[in-house]
Amino acid sequence: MNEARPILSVAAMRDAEAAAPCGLTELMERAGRGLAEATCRFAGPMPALILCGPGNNGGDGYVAARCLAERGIAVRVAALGEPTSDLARAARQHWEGPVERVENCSPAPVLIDCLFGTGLKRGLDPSLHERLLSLAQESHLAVAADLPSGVDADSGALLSPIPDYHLTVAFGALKPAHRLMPAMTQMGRVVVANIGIEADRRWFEIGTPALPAVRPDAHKYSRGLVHCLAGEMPGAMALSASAAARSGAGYVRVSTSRPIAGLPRSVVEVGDARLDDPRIGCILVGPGLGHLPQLLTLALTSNRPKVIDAEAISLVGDPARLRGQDAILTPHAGEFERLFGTLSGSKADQALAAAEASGAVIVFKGADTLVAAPDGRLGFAPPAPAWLATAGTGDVLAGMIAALRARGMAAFDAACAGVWLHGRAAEHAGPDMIADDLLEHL
Ligand SMILES: NC(=O)C1=CN([C@@H]2O[C@H](COP(=O)(O)OP(=O)(O)OC[C@H]3O[C@@H](n4cnc5c(N)ncnc54)[C@H](O)[C@@H]3O)[C@@H](O)[C@H]2O)[C@@H](O)CC1
Ligand SMILES: Nc1ncnc2c1ncn2[C@@H]1O[C@H](COP(=O)(O)OP(=O)(O)O)[C@@H](O)[C@H]1O
Ligand SMILES: [K+]
Repeated sequence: MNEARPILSVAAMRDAEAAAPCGLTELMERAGRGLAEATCRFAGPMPALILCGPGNNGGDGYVAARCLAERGIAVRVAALGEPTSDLARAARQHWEGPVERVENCSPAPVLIDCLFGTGLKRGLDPSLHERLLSLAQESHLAVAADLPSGVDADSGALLSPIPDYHLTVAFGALKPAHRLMPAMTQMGRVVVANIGIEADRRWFEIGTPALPAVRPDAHKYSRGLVHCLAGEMPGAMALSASAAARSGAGYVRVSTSRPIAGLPRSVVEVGDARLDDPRIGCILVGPGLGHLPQLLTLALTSNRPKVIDAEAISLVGDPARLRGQDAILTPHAGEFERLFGTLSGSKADQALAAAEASGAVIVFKGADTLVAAPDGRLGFAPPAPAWLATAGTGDVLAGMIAALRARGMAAFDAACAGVWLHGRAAEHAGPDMIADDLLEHL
């Protein structure tokens, strides 16, 4: 299993930097060196122009300039003015080359943006962001130091327009914006330069999951029984149940009032729904539910773990109804808002608030899927292909998570693993996939 990469908010990053035993000057030295190293590996020996802002992001730029020059690379520096922080002033003093003005410097094949990082307070002035866009357009490769200048590090919002970068070098740890829309799509390849800080790991990028092994003495019930409650449009549940079966559940059962086309023969259809069966590892309700709120009510009478998806989410009504339910919810933005209302803050803040209000694990889907636990853990999905935006892929995800939960994974871990596997399955399935095709790649 790959170690999950920590993700730090601006405040958490400041704390981690302040606690670093090596001190802030050495952190900046490591950040600048890491930026130079990553740029060299990516761009080779092409001439570079470094844009330095007034704060410590600019300081990193002066350090990187020195490191690139030591490597024999033709590097120029252009600044907005004199540095305003002590750390950046010191870094500036160690740069022995000339410093041009950002307003009138000429472009270079490699543009390195060290204007602003986590300290950005508002959008760049129009003349400055236009200058940044045009210098990037005239370069072959654009590299962002820590973050593209214009991005709010905590929310991923664009406070002013940014160019498309080819490489973003995050210092010490990823920040939320590296994995949140809309900023994440304009950063190119994102690498983390290790600067030796100790990072809190409650927020992290979801990594390769460790799935429970099939025990030699396994039987179908011990491998996990998923019980699905089919609704008015059973095709959706056919996708979910198939996904559950292909995600390692030992037994998948669907209660339905009429036969369902397209189910694997190994999935069992039953008429009645006995949800007090202690062998049930996870109940799944929601896909294709239609207007059958009684099925949600039925699911909520059971003490078994459950995945609540699609229409069933909107039918919950009051998040507090989910307390003590051992539930995983998988809303997209519309379903999220119908249940939780309009919450303030970033998508990360909203996901955590929803988990706290409901006591459930929340899989807040989208191009930037998040998995939030009531205890404050937050998993950010690595980027998944946009061709997942097609009908039925959410049904597949719900079935996958239900199977992993039934296999004995804890709710939060099952949700993170399902999200990760779903994204990789889509990569394998390719751009012309439909939701049904994902099943062949689970
Ligand atoms: N604090 C540390 O120990 C370290 C910080 N590092 C770097 O420092 C960065 C954060 O540095 P800072 O906190 O100094 O912040 P920044 O360098 O991101 O920018 C802050 C400065 O820009 C000004 N500013 C903000 N938004 C502006 C706007 N739209 N237009 C004009 N001026 C604006 C602020 O008033 C402040 O002077 C990180 O992203 C990272 O690159 C790294 O060197 C690692 C160590
Ligand atoms: N642009 C995108 N990039 C990556 N993943 C996406 C994108 N759009 C949607 N997805 C993913 O596709 C799935 C869609 O689920 P959902 O909205 O419930 O659709 P449906 O109800 O049709 O199954 C979710 O897992 C979501 O995270
Ligand atoms: K930057």
